[in-house]
Amino acid sequence: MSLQAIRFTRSEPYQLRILDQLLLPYTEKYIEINTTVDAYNAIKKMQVRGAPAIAIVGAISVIVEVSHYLNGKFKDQSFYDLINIDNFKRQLIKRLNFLITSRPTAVNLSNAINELIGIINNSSVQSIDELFPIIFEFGTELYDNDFKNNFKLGENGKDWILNDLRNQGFNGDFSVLTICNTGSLATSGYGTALGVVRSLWNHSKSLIEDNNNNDGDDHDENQLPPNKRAKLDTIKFSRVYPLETRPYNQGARLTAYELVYEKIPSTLITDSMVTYLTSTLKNSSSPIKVCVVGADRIVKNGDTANKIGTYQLALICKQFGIKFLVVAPKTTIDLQTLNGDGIIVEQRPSIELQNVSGGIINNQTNQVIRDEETGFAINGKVGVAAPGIEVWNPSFDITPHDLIDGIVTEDGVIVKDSNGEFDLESLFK
Ligand SMILES: CSC[C@H]1O[C@H](OP(=O)(O)O)[C@H](O)[C@@H]1O
Repeated sequence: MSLQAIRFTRSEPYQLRILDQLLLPYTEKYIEINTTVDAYNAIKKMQVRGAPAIAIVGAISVIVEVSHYLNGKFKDQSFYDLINIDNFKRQLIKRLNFLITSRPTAVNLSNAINELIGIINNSSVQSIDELFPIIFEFGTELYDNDFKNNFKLGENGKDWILNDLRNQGFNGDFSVLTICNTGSLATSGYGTALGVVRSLWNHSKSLIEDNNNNDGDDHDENQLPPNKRAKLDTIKFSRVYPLETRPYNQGARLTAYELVYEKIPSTLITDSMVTYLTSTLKNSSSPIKVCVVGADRIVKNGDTANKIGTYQLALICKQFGIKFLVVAPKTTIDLQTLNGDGIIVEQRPSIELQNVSGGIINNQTNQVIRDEETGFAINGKVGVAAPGIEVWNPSFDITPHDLIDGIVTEDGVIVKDSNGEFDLESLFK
């Protein structure tokens, strides 16, 4: 199993490969990205998806395209003028503006590519050879910063959740809800909201270890020094419930794949089970106490675009007094857009709701059927909607900021002020 959505060879000959997520969880197949048009197509089809991941693939596809071009790798070299640097910049920027249109809602891609366009426009280089290192540094820095920030996101979210539960006077095990895929398959690694789950699980494992080590002691917790008593903290994450996330099933296909890989206790549910599960677990030994979700665009007042189904998840959390956290790097924040009304929500093709894709199952064994030579799963599609029915298929919805308890970033967790407002500008001062 591989959890590396993006593989980039950083020395000549540069190679960008992405894990084709449309084939997961049954087949791990990497496909090469050699141009910005390859990147556009892979992002549009959602072979690679997840707001941070598509920005990284977009930025690195520019490195590979320009490098291949300089080395004469393309049969048709007509799309660039190798002689005149101004012409070259103009042609490159035209291709970058096309790349941005692949998925309009996730701001990470447009933030990254527009920043790169600004750098190209403002550079005073007089040759493509001088421009290439600038493009290379931008793409690799975006990739490396994302990974570094994701671990901070995970730890910041974990600490906030444990402190909040402690302040509520909660004790014991708790469970977590999450939607879509926000893990290693949506980023450079570790993840955003699923990164918080990873950090919570690592914390739980350390508690279990400590408690096992202490089990031999005959101790009265109150006799223990405070630092030792903290070790016996009884607030412990015990299970995550990922939603399958119709219609593209990023939860069932991708998040479940990551959770099984990392052996994190998890139970897959359908999107329609959230309310009944939450009420059923309310007085259980591990009630649901927090929901962590990713983001595709967080605008100035904190309204957040995320996978379709997030808004109703936030409403359910409000109803049950469950904390609702948006987890995202600062590259997902759009201060230019004032509120959710200004967000363009991507409409996906109807067939993505009318059909379900996956590995063909052998009815006798209930196992996926595999090609004997390649071992790859035989994939297929089944229709699940009545022919002729009209379809509405928005890829995202907008959760109003008043339903959001906190926005977890690499620089800390932002909560609302006494007026119920988020001050996201403070993150950039
Ligand atoms: C850290 S991924 C952020 C965000 O992107 C996903 O959308 P998609 O699978 O359509 O690319 C989902 O909304 C995640 O929460």
